[in-house]
Amino acid sequence: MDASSQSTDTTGSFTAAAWDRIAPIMAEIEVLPLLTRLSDGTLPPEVFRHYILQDALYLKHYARCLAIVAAKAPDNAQVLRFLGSAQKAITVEQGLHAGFLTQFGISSDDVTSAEPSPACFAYTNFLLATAYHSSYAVALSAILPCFWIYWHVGEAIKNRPAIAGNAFQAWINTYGDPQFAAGAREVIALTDIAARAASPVERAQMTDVFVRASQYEWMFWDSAWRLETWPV
Ligand SMILES: Cc1ncc(C[n+]2csc(CCO)c2C)c(N)n1
Repeated sequence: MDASSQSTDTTGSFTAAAWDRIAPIMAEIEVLPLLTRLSDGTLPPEVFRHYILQDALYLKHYARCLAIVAAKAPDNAQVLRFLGSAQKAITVEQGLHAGFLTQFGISSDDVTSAEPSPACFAYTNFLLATAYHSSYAVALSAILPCFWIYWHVGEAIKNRPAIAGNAFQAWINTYGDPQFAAGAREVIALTDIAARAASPVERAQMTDVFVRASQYEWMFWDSAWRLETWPV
């Protein structure tokens, strides 16, 4: 995808530099077989089943990260913004999941009893630890790739010709939705505001956690493609 479909108003900003830093990771994400096969509707159902089940676990923790970020926010508007996101992570995203869980024969007991994969476990624990132990700015930077990368991927897939009867169309519609893009843009803008107030040391930490979270986004899809379980 070309740069013009990303937020074009961030030139010279913290987030523009951070996005540049993850260019090699984004290049790898764009060729992930899970995403190309989801896009053309040929993804094996057992792979999507693994992904969506792990994602249900991810969302449970991610919503809590958003609530922690909300608690650390510097003003009421931002507290409300992230509490709203936490609520959406539970209602909207889980609504999407509920449809898929039924479609792919996964019961709520399956979700309750599921063990997180190594990638899911590592990513959610990294996010929770960062949200709890870091400043607002650093915590915000860690949760940003979740929004931004899904926006980017949703946009890229949406721009390919739609495949009739694609079983994964609801996923594509969710992340290709202009409202989702607007939400992601807002978090990007808030991260830039936080970065301007941050010290150089804190800004370096912001970059580190942004890159780490982006690596985990790649690992999350890759691990689902490999139907990853614990090796021992
Ligand atoms: C591994 C993984 N990373 C990102 C998302 C996308 N996502 C999950 S919650 C949320 C914010 C509120 O909707 C967003 C953008 C996902 N589903 N799974």
